[in-house]
Amino acid sequence: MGAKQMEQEAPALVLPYVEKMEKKLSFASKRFKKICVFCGSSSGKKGVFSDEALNLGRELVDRKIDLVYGGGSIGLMGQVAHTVKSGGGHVVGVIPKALIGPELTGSTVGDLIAVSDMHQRKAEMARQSDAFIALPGGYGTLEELVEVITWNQLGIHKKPVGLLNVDGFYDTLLTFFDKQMEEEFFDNSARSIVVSAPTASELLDKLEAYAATPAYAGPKLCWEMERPCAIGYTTTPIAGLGQ
Ligand SMILES: C/C(=C\CNc1ncnc2c1ncn2[C@@H]1O[C@H](COP(=O)(O)O)[C@@H](O)[C@H]1O)CO
Repeated sequence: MGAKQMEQEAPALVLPYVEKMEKKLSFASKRFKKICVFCGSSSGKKGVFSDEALNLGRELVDRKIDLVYGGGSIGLMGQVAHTVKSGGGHVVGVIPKALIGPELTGSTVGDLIAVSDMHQRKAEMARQSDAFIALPGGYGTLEELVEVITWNQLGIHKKPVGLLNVDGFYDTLLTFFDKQMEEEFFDNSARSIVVSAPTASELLDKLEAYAATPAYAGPKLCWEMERPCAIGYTTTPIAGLGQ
């Protein structure tokens, strides 16, 4: 290519790259500073689960959203956390002291908060976050997911809950939620606490656009997540465990 031709064609070559960079730069979330991600301590059978865990990590970094998670280094948990950390994002892990051995092999990922039990873990993760996302996982993931949905239903928080429905993993659960509503165990406003999408990018867009459910009219409930770390929490990094 001659100098003259290069001069004419270079803008056309560079423009798509510049547009892509501008899109990324303008991505920073206006709504969320920190999102809590629940996910498996295993990676699951299909590679797509890991692929989407990595995509979620990258999306969080692009949108400048910090990750709050269960503090482990194994399974999808570890994959999301490592992706955010290596992409330059901020990671906060919340782990019961008893699980440091089983769920945290090797060095910690980001800041680590050690708590006494599972309940404190969930309360602290919820208190620290502006929204929740569940990736595929096992019983632990399901338990954490349903707990934050019920906390929203009870008016303990007003933070949206997103299901990352990778490869239809959560189809049956979503159908079950619809069945519960059809059978009038809860109404449409309770059903709409949960949003879902097949990819991290679509899910984050939906969460950004989420309109809060109508104000909860029941008794005012209080939970540990509403207070700064209560007595019994260790909020400092654990001695002997580096970043
Ligand atoms: C004991 C209490 C609640 C019951 N169980 C759990 N609550 C919260 N988190 C849990 C529970 N059981 C396991 N976990 C954690 O979920 C993560 C993912 O687990 P999965 O089974 O691989 O999906 C993992 O970090 C588990 O430690 C008191 O409220």
